[in-house]
Amino acid sequence: MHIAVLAGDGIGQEIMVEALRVLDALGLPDLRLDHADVGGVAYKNHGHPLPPETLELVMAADAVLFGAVGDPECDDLERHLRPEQAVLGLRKEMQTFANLRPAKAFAGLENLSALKPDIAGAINLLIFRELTGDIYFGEKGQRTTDAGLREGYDIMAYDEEEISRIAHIAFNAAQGRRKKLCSVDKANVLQTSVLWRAVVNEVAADYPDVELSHMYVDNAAMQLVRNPGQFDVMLTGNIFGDILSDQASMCVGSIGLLASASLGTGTRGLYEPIHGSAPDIAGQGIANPSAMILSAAMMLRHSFDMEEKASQIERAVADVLQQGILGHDLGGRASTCEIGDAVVARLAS
Ligand SMILES: NC(=O)C1=CN([C@@H]2O[C@H](COP(=O)(O)OP(=O)(O)OC[C@H]3O[C@@H](n4cnc5c(N)ncnc54)[C@H](O)[C@@H]3O)[C@@H](O)[C@H]2O)C=CC1
Ligand SMILES: CC(C)CC(=O)C(=O)O
Ligand SMILES: [Mg+2]
Repeated sequence: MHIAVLAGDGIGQEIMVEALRVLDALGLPDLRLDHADVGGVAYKNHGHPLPPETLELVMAADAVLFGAVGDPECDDLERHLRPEQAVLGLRKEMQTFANLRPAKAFAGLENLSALKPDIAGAINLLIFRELTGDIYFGEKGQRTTDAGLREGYDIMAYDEEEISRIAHIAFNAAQGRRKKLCSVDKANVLQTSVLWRAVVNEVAADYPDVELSHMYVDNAAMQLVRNPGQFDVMLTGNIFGDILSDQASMCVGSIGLLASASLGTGTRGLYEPIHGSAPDIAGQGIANPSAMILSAAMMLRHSFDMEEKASQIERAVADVLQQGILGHDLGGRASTCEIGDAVVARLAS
């Protein structure tokens, strides 16, 4: 098991320590961890947010554990040198076009949600976010209009292959769940979405047992708060999935709880929490490491076929929450390290 460990910036460093302690506690055989710089720290040490040596390590590894990138000190750099370009570059280089972001209520902890407990308790959804296309990767820039005004532009585009390959993966997943798939778009306004909807309908023909619905993204944002229990699999593009998954995290309880797996065609994957580097709390030892720890669990499941070990970690995290060991994001006082300690202790018991 060769894992590239890219902790990155801000709380990425702090939460990665805890995820690695959890992996260590499992006593995995043949575990090889190789660390490398990424993001702002890589820019400062090597002059680039995704240095060639980091990329080389990633491409040689079986899986990548990724913390977060983003550093306010780098916000004014040219776009290609910004820390965020590292995670976009990694996703593109690894061709991890399918980003799985599960959001599930923790039993007995419905009161942690920003929603009313009975609404929050029904959450059990899986967002499939397309990850290597859309407006994040289209042509972009700034120019001057004929009227002499500064203008920024970002092209949103999807081709049919990009849509169908993630749709197949999402329909497949729906077959193993409650057999409901809601595709989220903005087909009342965007041509990209008109094609998205048409291709999803075509792919649906191969999965007659899955109930397909379509929803505009603005309605989906509202429905996630009104009645998140209606969703099983949500399939959407890069920018909509980015936004809706942050929202889903607060429906569960905190952005510090939601993990993700980014997959391509093989078993190699990129595993990261859905949140960023949280510069507002970095260095204070109060970040919730659960999302990072749960991302490591997703890595064991998807890249190494270790379902039992993955479930063990997930149960340990749920138990620790149920014990009332809560981080500051959930109104508690447990530090990053104390949460890691508790998960490790739970695994040992
Ligand atoms: N995949 C990545 O590496 C991502 C990077 N970013 C970058 O991260 C930086 C900060 O971005 P923001 O918009 O502030 O988003 P963010 O997700 O880093 O933080 C948003 C809010 O949630 C809190 N938060 C996030 N994770 C937490 C955790 N584990 N425990 C407790 N509280 C947590 C933060 O303290 C902050 O108040 C920016 O540079 C941004 O570009 C943002 C999202 C994803
Ligand atoms: C750099 C951003 C696109 C990362 C992000 O917000 C995400 O993947 O959730
Ligand atoms: Mg995001």
